[in-house]
Amino acid sequence: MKILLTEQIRAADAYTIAHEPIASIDLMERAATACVQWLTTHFAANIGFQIYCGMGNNGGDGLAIARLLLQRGYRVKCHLIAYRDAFSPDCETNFTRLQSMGADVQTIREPNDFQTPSPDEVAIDAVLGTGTHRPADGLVAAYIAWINQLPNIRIAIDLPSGLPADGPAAGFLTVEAHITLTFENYKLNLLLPHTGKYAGRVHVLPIGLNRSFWEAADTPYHTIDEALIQQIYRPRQPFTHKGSYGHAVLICGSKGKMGAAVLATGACLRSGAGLTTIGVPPEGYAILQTTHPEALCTILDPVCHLEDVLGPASRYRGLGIGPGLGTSSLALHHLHQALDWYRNPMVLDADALNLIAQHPELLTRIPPHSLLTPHPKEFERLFSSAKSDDLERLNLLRTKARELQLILILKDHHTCIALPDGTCYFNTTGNPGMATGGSGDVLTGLLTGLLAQGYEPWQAALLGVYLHGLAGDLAAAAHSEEALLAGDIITHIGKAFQKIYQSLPPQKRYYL
Ligand SMILES: NC(=O)C1=CN([C@@H]2O[C@H](COP(=O)(O)OP(=O)(O)OC[C@H]3O[C@@H](n4cnc5c(N)ncnc54)[C@H](OP(=O)(O)O)[C@@H]3O)[C@@H](O)[C@H]2O)[C@H](O)CC1
Ligand SMILES: [K+]
Repeated sequence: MKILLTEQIRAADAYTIAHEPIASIDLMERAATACVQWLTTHFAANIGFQIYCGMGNNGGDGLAIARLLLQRGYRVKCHLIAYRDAFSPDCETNFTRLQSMGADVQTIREPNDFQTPSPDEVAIDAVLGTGTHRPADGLVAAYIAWINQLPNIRIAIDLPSGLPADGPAAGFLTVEAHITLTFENYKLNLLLPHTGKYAGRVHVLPIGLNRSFWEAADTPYHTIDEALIQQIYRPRQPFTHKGSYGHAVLICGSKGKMGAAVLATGACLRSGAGLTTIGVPPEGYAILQTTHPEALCTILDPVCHLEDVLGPASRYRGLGIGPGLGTSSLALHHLHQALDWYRNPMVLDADALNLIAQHPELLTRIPPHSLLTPHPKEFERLFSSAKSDDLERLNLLRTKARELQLILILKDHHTCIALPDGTCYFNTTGNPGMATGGSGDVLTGLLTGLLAQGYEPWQAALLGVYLHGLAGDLAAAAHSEEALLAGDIITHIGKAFQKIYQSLPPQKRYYL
């Protein structure tokens, strides 16, 4: 789904109001109803809410939420942060509606007016949303500093107040939310690490903005959602055999790092590849044969040529190189060989990327549309000009993907996939439990296995990253985020496939 930028969101809003048609106050009511639906599903009726509202439309949402919660019997106290004189029209309407119910709304005009709530109450932050375009100051800044030091759970409406939806945010004082309920789709700054961290766990609430406007909007940014995955994923067909699903080859592992090879192989096998061959150093042979009897195993010694030990490259439809490979001269030799021998899109990860960072001339030898999976540190090593500023890094990612005609997969909380055509896809599955050793090796195996099955490289990238996160989510549900191991992700790949399959429309569900 497209990620719209601030001006486009405003235009989508206006277009929906004009073409649905729906009055803007009713669109606000829809947004507030979606929030209240979520809140009442997650909080029992004995929970009290403290709702902090601004004077624009974000505040209007807050006032409408207060009214709807009161109607459902919740205890609600509403506060108006009077940071300016005038209400927006819809905010004013909701202010009047709330007052006409006899609700008590406290007007806060200065920092001394803040009243400390009981710690067990839920604080709702509806002061600023997508209208934010400058750093908070005065009363708004005082509110943000005050609410951030409360022990209460903080739930932001649309955006944590103070955070612009997109664009630079360095130095912007921002509410540190535990949960953000955002409308229609993620805003760009919710997906980037330095700004997204203020949002806590994000839940996207659809409010029915006009689809045709959304589809026509021009933006390079997208989220990977279920609908997109349903278009990419291909269920297996009858009368097929292992040859139909391709032969994957992995070049991974070194002494002391064979675990990475084991994990990549396990994920490749679970991806659905017809055959998986793993090339390992002599000391890894027994390990791989024991852990993965389903895989073929070949020893790569210092003098071997890949053509001699693995046969013609045309035998394989996907190659993955890097996990646990090390950065020795032997590893470099294997990387050189792989780049000479295999001329189709491949997956390069971990030590393969570190070797390329040390030998940048190799970058131009990577087959076009190959998948590179750096984490931020590896990305920085690869492109030394990489800055820690999120937007600069995102621009560099897109520029390099276009310039080198590669698929760059920047691994993070929301992994970002930059395609050679300049588009950019953020993943929405996955959880902090996956920030653990071996998780990246699993992704490499999955991506290689999907390439082997004939998915186009961009499809393998989107489906692989989404599946990886989904399997991680299922694993976290089974084991907790803390106890999640990379191996648990592999164990749950099957369930993740099933979940995608079950989400397909009935006419695409060929087997039961
Ligand atoms: N389509 C949707 O997604 C819908 C969104 N809704 C909600 O509406 C807000 C956006 O409302 P808007 O009125 O445009 O903006 P805000 O409420 O975020 O801000 C109001 C004004 O505050 C001023 N501003 C901006 N930055 C600051 C700041 N740092 N400190 C103080 N004040 C600030 C600015 O006014 P200026 O006069 O200064 O330009 C803002 O305009 C969206 O987030 C949703 O919550 C609707 O409910 C309908 C559907
Ligand atoms: K807010």
